[in-house]
Amino acid sequence: MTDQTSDAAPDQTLAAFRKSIDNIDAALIHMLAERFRITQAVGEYKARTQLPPADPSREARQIERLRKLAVEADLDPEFSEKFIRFVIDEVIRHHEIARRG
Ligand SMILES: C=C(O[C@@H]1C=C(C(=O)O)C=C[C@H]1O)C(=O)O
Repeated sequence: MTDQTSDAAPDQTLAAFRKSIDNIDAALIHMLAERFRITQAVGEYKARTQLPPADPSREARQIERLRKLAVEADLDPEFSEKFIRFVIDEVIRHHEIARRG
């Protein structure tokens, strides 16, 4: 059998890497929660003041800025753009719901 997950001795090196990955994943979740807390307030403000849910020019500036930061950080700028696009699209969906009341 080639099952390496059940009977094999615990791999301490892999476990240490994974502990760090788990900490990073937890930080990402906390940061995203904080971001969505703020964007919820933005959505309520926009609904109150009749501003549109999306602001494409702001989004374009954010994407450009994050692409540059990604290159500096050795992260794939395409990935960075896809990631922030995914997040922003979810925010806009929330803002549209807030507008409908
Ligand atoms: C949060 C805003 O609303 C939308 C969501 C954005 C975001 O998640 O960063 C950016 C622009 C808007 O399309 C905003 O206008 O600042």
